[in-house]
Amino acid sequence: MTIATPAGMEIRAEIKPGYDQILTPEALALVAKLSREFEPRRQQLLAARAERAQRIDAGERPDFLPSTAHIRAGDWQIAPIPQALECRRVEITGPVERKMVINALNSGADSYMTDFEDSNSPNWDNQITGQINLRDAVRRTISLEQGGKQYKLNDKTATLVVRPRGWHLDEKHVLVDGKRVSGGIFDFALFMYHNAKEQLARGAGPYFYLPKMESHLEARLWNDIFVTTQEELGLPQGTIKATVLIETILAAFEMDEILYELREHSAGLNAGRWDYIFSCIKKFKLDKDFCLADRAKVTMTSPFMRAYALLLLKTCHKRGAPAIGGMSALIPIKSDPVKNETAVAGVRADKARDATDGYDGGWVAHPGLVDVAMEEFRKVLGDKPNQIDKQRPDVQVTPADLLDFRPEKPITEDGLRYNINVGIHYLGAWLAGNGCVPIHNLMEDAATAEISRSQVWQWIRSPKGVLEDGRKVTAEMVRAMIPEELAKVKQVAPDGDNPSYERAAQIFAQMSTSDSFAEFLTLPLYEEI
Ligand SMILES: CC(=O)SCCNC(=O)CCNC(=O)[C@H](O)C(C)(C)COP(=O)(O)OP(=O)(O)OC[C@H]1O[C@@H](n2cnc3c(N)ncnc32)[C@H](O)[C@@H]1OP(=O)(O)O
Ligand SMILES: O=CC(=O)O
Ligand SMILES: [Mg+2]
Repeated sequence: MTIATPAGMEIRAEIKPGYDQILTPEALALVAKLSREFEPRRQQLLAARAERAQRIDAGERPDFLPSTAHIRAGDWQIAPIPQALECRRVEITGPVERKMVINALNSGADSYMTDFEDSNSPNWDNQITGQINLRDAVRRTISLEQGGKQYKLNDKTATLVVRPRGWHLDEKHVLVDGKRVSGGIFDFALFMYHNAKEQLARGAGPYFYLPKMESHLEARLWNDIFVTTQEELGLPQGTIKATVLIETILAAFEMDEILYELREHSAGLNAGRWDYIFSCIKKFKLDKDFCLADRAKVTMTSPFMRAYALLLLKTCHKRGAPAIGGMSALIPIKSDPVKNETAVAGVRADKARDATDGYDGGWVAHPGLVDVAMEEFRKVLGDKPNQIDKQRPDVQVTPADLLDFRPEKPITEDGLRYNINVGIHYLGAWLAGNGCVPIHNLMEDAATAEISRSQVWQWIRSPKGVLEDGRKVTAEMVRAMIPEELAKVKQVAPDGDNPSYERAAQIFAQMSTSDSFAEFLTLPLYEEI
């Protein structure tokens, strides 16, 4: 099938039946307009990221910005939150797959973040069928028959929030004036064109989660895109609302500024813990003093994570903004009631800590965890939709607190093998089209897998990358473990005979042992799908 594209736009992918209803001339015209207007700024901001990374590699340490001290000191609040976003005690998340979209909307959660990012493998079909699924979900016509079950929406469903791809990702199948468009702009523009008015007519609105930003200037870019899109679609300014994930160490130093940039469009901040840990490893990978312990030992109560979580909460509530907690990677374990109880207790403790600290809600990975999380927030909030009125003047967080990277020990052979195993398993699933996978009874997505592969790279290079039995982690040690872990992965993965796992092992070996550090694992992987 062929479709008409705006002048200067080229689509290098198959247009399957139904795709033409998403890739309409008007929707593509919005993609082209936003690309032409904003792509140069995206490229400048990505270049600025690379320059900053070089300075950090050379020893510079982040601090609160002197140039924006007036914003931090100023007395301002974000615009009022729409009613549909007032109560977000439990937010379920998941990829834009049809069955999961229906299950998540029906899960009993207050809101549902549907994901083109960490939990999605961004192949062409996933991106476009995802848009089809969301169009049908917004209009409540979505249904499915699968495995002898009928899926359709309940009368009451969660509020829909969409996470487009981050600034680093392109949509390689769509070119404007010969250049790839931004994945984030592509996802955002198609969703807005097809759904914003319909959502408003149904009492909600176009709501987004914005991932992986590193500075308030990146938030300003999103804000300017919102303003232009609202003009183009004839929507009142301030209609779009966006929650920013604070999931990079550099953004943690600019939380006030990010809220300020988006103040007419803000729906608060979220503590995206997994990418945050990854970002810390990535930014300080060359620092001889930086070296985190086994992945399992780095938790929300680790000193640097605790400082970040409390600063986020305090900053949001001071500005009248919701503070939303992140996700425990624990998921229900159907095969083992005892282990299941431990996993559920872990989620319960995670939500209890967030609710008690003052968070207004938190994420869950699975419908089976909605009630548990809801109960913990209800215990603290009662019937209140949120606790934005809870101020935390007692919280004082310094740059040194945010950079207090402990624990450093233990680093174990089990922890090293775990990282290699998860890395290969996740990469293999991603190449095969699945961006979120249960591995060793935990939710694994692009953010958790980034921690695994970057720890291996860093342990090889850091003088502190020493196993507790005294052996230094080396490239040779990792290379020897890779085939052993690949064999284990192939045994347990449901599609273990898929050649994508062999390829994943090759990519993992290359990425973890090469001198250069890949900025995101999804960048080289994307060229393979
Ligand atoms: C770092 C971050 O960015 S966190 C945000 C990104 N991560 C996520 O969103 C996690 C999303 N979660 C998931 O993808 C899944 O829960 C997994 C992969 C972790 C586990 O999946 P599975 O092992 O297949 O779960 P399980 O078999 O228990 O599923 C049971 C049912 O729940 C459904 N389900 C599970 N998770 C979800 C979800 N997040 N949303 C909607 N439905 C879900 C399944 O589709 C299945 O439905 P069915 O009974 O109708 O067939
Ligand atoms: O996107 C969430 C995260 O933890 O990363
Ligand atoms: Mg993330």
